[in-house]
Amino acid sequence: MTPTWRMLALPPLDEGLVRGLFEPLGDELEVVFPASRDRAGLHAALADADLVVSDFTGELALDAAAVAAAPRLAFVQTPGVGTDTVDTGALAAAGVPVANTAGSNARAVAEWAVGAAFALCRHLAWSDRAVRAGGWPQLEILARGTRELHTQRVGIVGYGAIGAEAARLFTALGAPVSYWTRRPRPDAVAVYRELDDLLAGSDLLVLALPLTPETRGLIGAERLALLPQGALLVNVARGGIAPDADVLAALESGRLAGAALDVFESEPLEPDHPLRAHENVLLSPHTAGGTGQAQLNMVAAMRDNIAAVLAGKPVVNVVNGVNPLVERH
Ligand SMILES: NC(=O)C1=CN([C@@H]2O[C@H](COP(=O)(O)OP(=O)(O)OC[C@H]3O[C@@H](n4cnc5c(N)ncnc54)[C@H](OP(=O)(O)O)[C@@H]3O)[C@@H](O)[C@H]2O)C=CC1
Ligand SMILES: O=C(O)C(=O)CO
Repeated sequence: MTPTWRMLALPPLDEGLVRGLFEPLGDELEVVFPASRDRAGLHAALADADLVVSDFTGELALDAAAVAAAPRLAFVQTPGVGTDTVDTGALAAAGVPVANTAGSNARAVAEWAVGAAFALCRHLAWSDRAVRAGGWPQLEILARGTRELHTQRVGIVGYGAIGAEAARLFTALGAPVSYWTRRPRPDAVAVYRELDDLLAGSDLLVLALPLTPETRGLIGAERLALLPQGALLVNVARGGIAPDADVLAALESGRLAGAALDVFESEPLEPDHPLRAHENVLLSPHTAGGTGQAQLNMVAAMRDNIAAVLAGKPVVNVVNGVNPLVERH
């Protein structure tokens, strides 16, 4: 009899859709879902799961306790690039490879960053709100200071798939672009600078890093204070890298003239969160990577990896250093 791989799907998506994506991969794949979206439901579902597609929301995060509750777990596939809702270290210790969908949404996120930068330069979100409210603030917009994007010194923090794509787009628009990342790239289209130096010379700062213990709070109050007065911030990475309270304080002090935020320390953003009320902020609900094309790329990457498991072939894009040939536990 063909052995069955039980694949636990944790994203809060329509079950019919998820079955339709994965079940055609083979009769030996059984797609299952947690009975309830809480820790008890997660642990119960993990007891006999061989494969997991993790949750992008963090609601059913695979923390160390969840990993301990999963004795058969052999492979974790994330439905995106960030792996911050998965304890990759605990999974590595348990010999479980974790793969992401590297690069699947880089173009989508980079385009969002450029669009948000244009919007900040011209106060588009503020002006839309003002006109809808019955105003006609022609002169006020000019008084607030408008900018052409090519005049802005762009600094990109993190030069992976998103950072590199954003650098190419900003460069094509004529903006001078610099970047910082742990290992400078010989093929970069932008100029490498040390982090504090980059901040001091950036009119428009774009965050494109993963959230890890080292990057949590990396762009906090002290580093935001290095930016030129009236700088702009675009965060498409993760909220914890630039803590919400520090971003708010920098907006209040005028160090930041505006911020475009797709990600927050806690998601969904609380209904009464002060960021929602700040007039110089452009907000979106963690959808920078959410284009149809990016979703197609992501689904293809996930399906290819699950198909590889079924075929006894190595998976790709393993992020935690474990052997990519998935073995039954
Ligand atoms: N808002 C959204 O919808 C989306 C957000 N994201 C977020 O953006 C992040 C980046 O995505 P992507 O560019 O595709 O990822 P990549 O893995 O391609 O790039 C990550 C970059 O961050 C750098 N980096 C990694 N760890 C550290 C560290 N500890 N300190 C400094 N630099 C570090 C890497 O540099 P080096 O190689 O030098 O270490 C690399 O340049 C994701 O992890 C995710 O959190 C991603 C997709 C969609
Ligand atoms: O791919 C990611 O990490 C995302 O944040 C997309 O939701």
